[in-house]
Amino acid sequence: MTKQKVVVADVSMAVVVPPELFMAEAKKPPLMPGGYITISKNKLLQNIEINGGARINAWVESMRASSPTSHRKFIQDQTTWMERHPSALKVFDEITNASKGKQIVMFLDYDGTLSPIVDDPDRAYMSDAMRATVRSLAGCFPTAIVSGRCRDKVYNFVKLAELYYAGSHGMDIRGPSKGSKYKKSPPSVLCQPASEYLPMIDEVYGLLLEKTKSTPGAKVENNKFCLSVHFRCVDEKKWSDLAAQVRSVLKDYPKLRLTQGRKVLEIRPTIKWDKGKALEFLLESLGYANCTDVFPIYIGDDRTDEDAFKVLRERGQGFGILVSKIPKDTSASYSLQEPSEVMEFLQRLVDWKRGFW
Ligand SMILES: O=P(O)(O)OC[C@H]1O[C@H](O[C@H]2O[C@H](CO)[C@@H](O)[C@H](O)[C@H]2O)[C@H](O)[C@@H](O)[C@@H]1O
Repeated sequence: MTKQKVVVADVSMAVVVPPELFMAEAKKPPLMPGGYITISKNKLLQNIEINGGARINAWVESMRASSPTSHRKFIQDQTTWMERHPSALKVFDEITNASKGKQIVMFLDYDGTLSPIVDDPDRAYMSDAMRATVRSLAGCFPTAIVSGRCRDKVYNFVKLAELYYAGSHGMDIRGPSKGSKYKKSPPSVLCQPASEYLPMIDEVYGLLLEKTKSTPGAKVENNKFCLSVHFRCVDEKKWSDLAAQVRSVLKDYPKLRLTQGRKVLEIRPTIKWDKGKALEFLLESLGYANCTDVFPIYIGDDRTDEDAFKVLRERGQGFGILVSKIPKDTSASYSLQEPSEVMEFLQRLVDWKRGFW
């Protein structure tokens, strides 16, 4: 069988992928000199997601076939990418100038954005310094946390009552529980578009716990309206077993879909709701639905954040900032490398608003 060479642009790896993995793509990527296709890991994974039954095994196979790409090629990719997605710290004045006369509204992802990625999802703490910065930020601008985690869990990490929280990838939204300048009324659940799925999610959670217990390191997390199956601590040789276990459960639940985040398989309702819809809902709740003088800023590190970046591009309002050290396919305009840079950026916004910058 003919194999095509594919450079996975965001993980500094070259992988040989069976051409059938790309069958679902309307437009195949152009062939580069040397017979390579440069494709981002995101696109590769999206494609695998779209393709039929063997998709997860195919993905595992493609990862196994990986080998390091040249350092020089990686540096070139990195430089080009940084030109297209400059550091939000370097273009800070440009950003604040664009927001003049408009109401900034802040949207922050949690894992990988406010807290560093760690092996144990239950120990993904944010630092006290980050918490203090987010608290100051919320004193300056309406601020929301938008996370794949269940709302209660992310609240327990952030512990700031003056924020909006959108948990379960935006499927569970609640306003501030403490009077903020932007919301004085008592806390209320604003939106739970997937509530009818709760019994199904609980059922699948039980089945996944049972099915995956034979895979050492696998962890199933109940995020209320969605589920996460973590494979960060699973031996790579066992990834295909785990993928098969998850698929064997999901085949009986066509109303649930599978997506992928950072070393995590995410299971969620097929409803048309995502972090982008949550962003729009929150803007509406804050009274900015049809305003031209609003400037939303969304900061996130994961594929699910792309839905929100896209909404901002489509609205032509504000912008997205991707947190990443490596080039990725993204609709975000700017980049930051890691949570410590996110904190610096947020603190600068606070200082600017207070007139110190
Ligand atoms: O939308 P987010 O707030 O970014 O949530 C996405 C997932 O984040 C968590 O998993 C990720 O972070 C863990 C802790 O650093 C890490 O161990 C894991 O590998 C990452 O995928 C969370 O545990 C998941 O439930 C969320 O779906």
